[in-house]
Amino acid sequence: MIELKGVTRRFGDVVAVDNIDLTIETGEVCVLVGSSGCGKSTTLRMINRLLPRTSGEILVDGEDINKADPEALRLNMGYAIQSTGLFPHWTVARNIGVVPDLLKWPSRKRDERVNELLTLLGLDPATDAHKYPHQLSGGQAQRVGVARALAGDPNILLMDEPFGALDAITRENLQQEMLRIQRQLNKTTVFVTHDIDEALKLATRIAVMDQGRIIQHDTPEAILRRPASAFVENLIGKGDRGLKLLALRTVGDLMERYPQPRRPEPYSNGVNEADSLRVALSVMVWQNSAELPVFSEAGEEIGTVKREQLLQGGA
Ligand SMILES: Nc1ncnc2c1ncn2[C@@H]1O[C@H](COP(=O)(O)OP(=O)(O)OP(=O)(O)O)[C@@H](O)[C@H]1O
Repeated sequence: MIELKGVTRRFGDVVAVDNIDLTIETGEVCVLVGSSGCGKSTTLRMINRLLPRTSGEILVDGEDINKADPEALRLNMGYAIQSTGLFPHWTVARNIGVVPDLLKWPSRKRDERVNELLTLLGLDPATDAHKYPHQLSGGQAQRVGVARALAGDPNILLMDEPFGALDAITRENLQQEMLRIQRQLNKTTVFVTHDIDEALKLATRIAVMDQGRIIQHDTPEAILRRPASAFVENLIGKGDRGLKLLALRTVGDLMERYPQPRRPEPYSNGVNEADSLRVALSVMVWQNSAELPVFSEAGEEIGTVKREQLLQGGA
């Protein structure tokens, strides 16, 4: 658990972070969101002591971080940033292995870990491990940055716009991977973004910041349903609030299931159980259909989802 109590950070006359209180429970993904300059990165960098706070308290599992050895503290906190910060003259494997090396893991354990992470992040241990950063695409470099943050198996992940510089499709893929990794590894994560859709997708709870303050800290659903101020309402975009709510739920939540799975008709177009209700609505509009077959991950037809249900109960 991470607790910030009355934390302030000033740079000269600028109050970058203004007396914030924030509790992030173990295993939670807390996303800090807000416009440029509102204090998100400063907040994150105070948690791993890259920046000292001006006043207040930051506790990790009840211990004040100022009492911990800063190196030991950072080894337990994976840190991924937008520019990746990879060492240009080191191979991908060596870049990922940097924290295991600092932790003095035996080389075999380190190498196994590097291979495991490359696979987890959709990279190929056989071909990618020996490349240098300049031989990677932007998306691959970001993946390596995330792999490096995970390498020492830290309890805490701090991620500062780690997908910021990517095209929409790569970004979407990495978000999906992040959700999958989070389900598998259950790290306590603080994630910074200025993209509200990314925040809604990844967060268990979102902290909306404005001018150094936290103006709302709540679940994605509560932020959409009950924005605390006009600022939050603007941030979420009032007009497509309904679609954003649909994006939070899956087809599996609303579908009608058959008693037995069926073999799908050839060429039948439907949605997957894990797709969002927003995707289902989009497919219905596109195909002008009132009902869609739903498929399991294994490709069996397991039920249907109806437009009427979606309009009445989806959001
Ligand atoms: N090293 C510094 N020296 C002086 N002012 C700083 C420094 N770092 C940040 N600031 C100021 O503190 C405020 C908060 O900056 P911060 O980087 O935390 O914002 P942010 O929300 O992460 O913004 P962005 O999304 O643009 O990265 C800004 O006004 C910024 O100019």
